[in-house]
Amino acid sequence: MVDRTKRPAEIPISPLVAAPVVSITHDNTRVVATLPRGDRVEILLFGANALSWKTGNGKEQLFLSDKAILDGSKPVRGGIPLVFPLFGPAQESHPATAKLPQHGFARNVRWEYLGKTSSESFAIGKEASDASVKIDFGLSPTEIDDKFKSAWPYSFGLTYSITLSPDELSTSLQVANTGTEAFEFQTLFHTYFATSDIASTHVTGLESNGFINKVPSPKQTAAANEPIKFSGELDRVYTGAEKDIIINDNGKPSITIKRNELPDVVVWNPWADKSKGMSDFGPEDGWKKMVCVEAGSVEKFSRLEGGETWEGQQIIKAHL
Ligand SMILES: O=P(O)(O)OC[C@H]1O[C@@H](O)[C@H](O)[C@@H](O)[C@@H]1O
Repeated sequence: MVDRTKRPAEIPISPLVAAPVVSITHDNTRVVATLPRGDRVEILLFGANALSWKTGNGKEQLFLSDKAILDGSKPVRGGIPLVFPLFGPAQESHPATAKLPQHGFARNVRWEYLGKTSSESFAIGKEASDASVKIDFGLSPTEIDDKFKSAWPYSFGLTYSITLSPDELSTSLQVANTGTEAFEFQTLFHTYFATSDIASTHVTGLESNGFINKVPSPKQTAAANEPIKFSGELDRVYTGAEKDIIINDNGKPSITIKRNELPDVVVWNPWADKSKGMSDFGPEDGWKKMVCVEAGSVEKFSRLEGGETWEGQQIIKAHL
């Protein structure tokens, strides 16, 4: 008799293992993407503000104030706020943006989640750990309040793409002038990086660049020819920066920032007194645990003719 309880030896039994996949969850307020190896990014629709980016080892790479307001009543203190179409306070010398709030309106409005446009690549021979995902958000005049519309009455379309890859996050903003009238804009990724101690943090890559030193009042300053170290409030706009920027934490590179079409870099730490004056900044000594290194195009206004598009991108690599 044939024993039907036994399988022929030549047919291997493969265990049923679910293939790891990229997971995307979203609700009315947030989108969360997770890679098979654990990298994770969480984005609030208000401001399309990334709140958290964890690398595969579980380490949080962004700083988010524990008093940040996340209900849409004010911009988020931390993560990656988006600055558009104005950097800093409005200036009478630039009438087209003179009625906008500090850093523009993009961080003050709810963006539309457009979905994931590319996903994990389980190509034959590729490990699941190579998977990456790109998620897109959109903003057009229909999404912004009347007060912003009348302050900046142009036809535009913004597409903000966040790509999460192993130990890497890319953010890219595409600005389209969908009308016929030209407009001018500034933009910046106002990234708050987590660092273990600001006193032993230094930033390299900007040594040979001149900068506008905003503290105590804006002053054009010559290149310092040395890495940036922190021993008090620091608020500088470096212009025409060509090299990659490296944040060093305790003497070791922790983050590298590469940029496309973003010639300026703002470096900011509010230190004790200024952060104490910010009602949404916490914990009280949180300024020791953060450094803002903000890739943007802010020294001048960029002009976009009707029908034209512009795109700027930063690629942030975490060193583990
Ligand atoms: O408090 P806000 O509007 O988010 O701005 C924070 C900081 O943003 C930085 O980019 C500016 O250089 C600083 O001057 C400013 O204080």
